[in-house]
Amino acid sequence: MKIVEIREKTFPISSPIRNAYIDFSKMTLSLVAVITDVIRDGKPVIGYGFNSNGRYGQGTLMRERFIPRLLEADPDTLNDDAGDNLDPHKIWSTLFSNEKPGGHGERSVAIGTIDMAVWDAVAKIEGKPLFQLLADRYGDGQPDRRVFVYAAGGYYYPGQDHTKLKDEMRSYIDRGYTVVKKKIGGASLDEDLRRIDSILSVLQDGQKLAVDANGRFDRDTAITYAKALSNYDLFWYEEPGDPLDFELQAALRNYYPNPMATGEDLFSMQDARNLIRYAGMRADRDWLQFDCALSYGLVEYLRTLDMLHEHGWSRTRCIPHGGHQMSLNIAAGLGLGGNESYPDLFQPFGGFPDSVQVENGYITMPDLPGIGFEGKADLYKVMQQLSA
Ligand SMILES: O=C([O-])CC(=O)C(=O)O
Ligand SMILES: [Mg+2]
Repeated sequence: MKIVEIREKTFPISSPIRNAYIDFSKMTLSLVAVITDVIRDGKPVIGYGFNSNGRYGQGTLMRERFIPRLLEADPDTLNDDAGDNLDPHKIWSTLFSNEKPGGHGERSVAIGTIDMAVWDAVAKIEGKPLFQLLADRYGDGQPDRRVFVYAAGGYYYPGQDHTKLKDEMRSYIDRGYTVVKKKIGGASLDEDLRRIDSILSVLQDGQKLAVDANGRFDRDTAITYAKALSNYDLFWYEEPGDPLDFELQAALRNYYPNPMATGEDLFSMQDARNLIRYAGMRADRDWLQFDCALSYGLVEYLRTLDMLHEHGWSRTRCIPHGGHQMSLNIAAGLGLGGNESYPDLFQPFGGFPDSVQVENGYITMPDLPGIGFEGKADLYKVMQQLSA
C-alpha cells in the first residue's frame, strides 16, 4: 500500500474580527488530502487535514519540502510492520528528516496538517472512528464518547456593543454550551470589565465565562488584569503574556489564584515541557491548550501527553485550542478534558458532524470512520473539491 498523491489548497477563513493581537481579515488555512491506493467501498481511501485558525496556510512549505519527502520515500518505510496500514510515526520521522531541532514555527503547522490527514486515512483503512483507534492503540479500548466543549467567541468587531455581545453569548447558551469565552486586552481594562459584567448578567448558575488575552500583555498589565479578574469566578484567564515568557506566567500565580490557561502557541513537546518546567503552572487547576494541528500533529501530541504524565499532570487538564474534529477524537479516545469550539466562526472547517448537538456542555461522538469529516456536509463538500 502507498500514498499516491498529496494535495494542498489554501482557503480564506477571513472575518472582520480581532483579538488583542491580530485581526482575521487575511486569515487562511491549508486543506490537505492524502490519497492512498487502498480501496474501501470501491473508492480509494483519502485522509483529510487542515490547520487551525491563528496561523496561515502552509502550501509553500508543504510543496517545497514535506510532500516531496513522503512521495520520494520507499513506501514500505512508511507502512506498519505488518504492511497493512500506514504508520503515522514512521511518516512523521520522514517528514522531520533533515530538520534541525528548536525554533518550532511554521513547519510545525505544515507537519501537523499532514499528520491529521494521515491519521484520518489510517483510521479509515482500519474501518474505525479515530477515537476508537486511539483508545485501542494507546488506551484501554474504551473511549469516552462524551466530550466537554466550550463556545469561543466574544471577539472585537466594528459596531459591537454590549447588547450584541450579550446576544452572542446567549445564543451559545441556547445551543447547549455551559462555558463561553470572550477576548480581553483589545479594549481598556475598564471597558473589558464592563463587557465581562454584561456577559455575566446573562449567565445562570452552572454557566461560566473564560477570558483570553492572546498574549498581548506585558508583565505589569498582566498583573493589573490578574488582580481585577480575581474578583470574578471565571472559568479561566488565558494567555496573558507572550507564550514563551514563562517567567511572566509564573509571576501571575502570586496574583491570580483561580484557573489559568495557555499553550496554544507552543508548537512542540519541548516547548510544552518548558512551560511545565518553568511557568509555574498548577496541575490542580490550570488548563493546557496545545493544539496538535499547529504543533507537529498527533504523533508529537502523544509525546506531549507522555511528558505531562512524567511531570505528574493529568491529561484531563488538556482542552486543546482550535475547535476541530481531530482534537475531539483525541479527547474522546485518549481522555482529555474537552475541546474548544467556535460555533459561528471559521466555517466550514470548525465544528461537529451535522448529527451532533451540544447538550449541557457536552457532545457525543458519532460512529463515523476516520476523523468524521464526512459527517459534516458543508466541510465534506469543500474536501471533495480537493480530491475530485
Ligand atoms: O483568537 C485566536 O487567535 C484564537 C484563540 O486564541 C483561541 O481560540 O483561544
Ligand atoms: Mg486563545
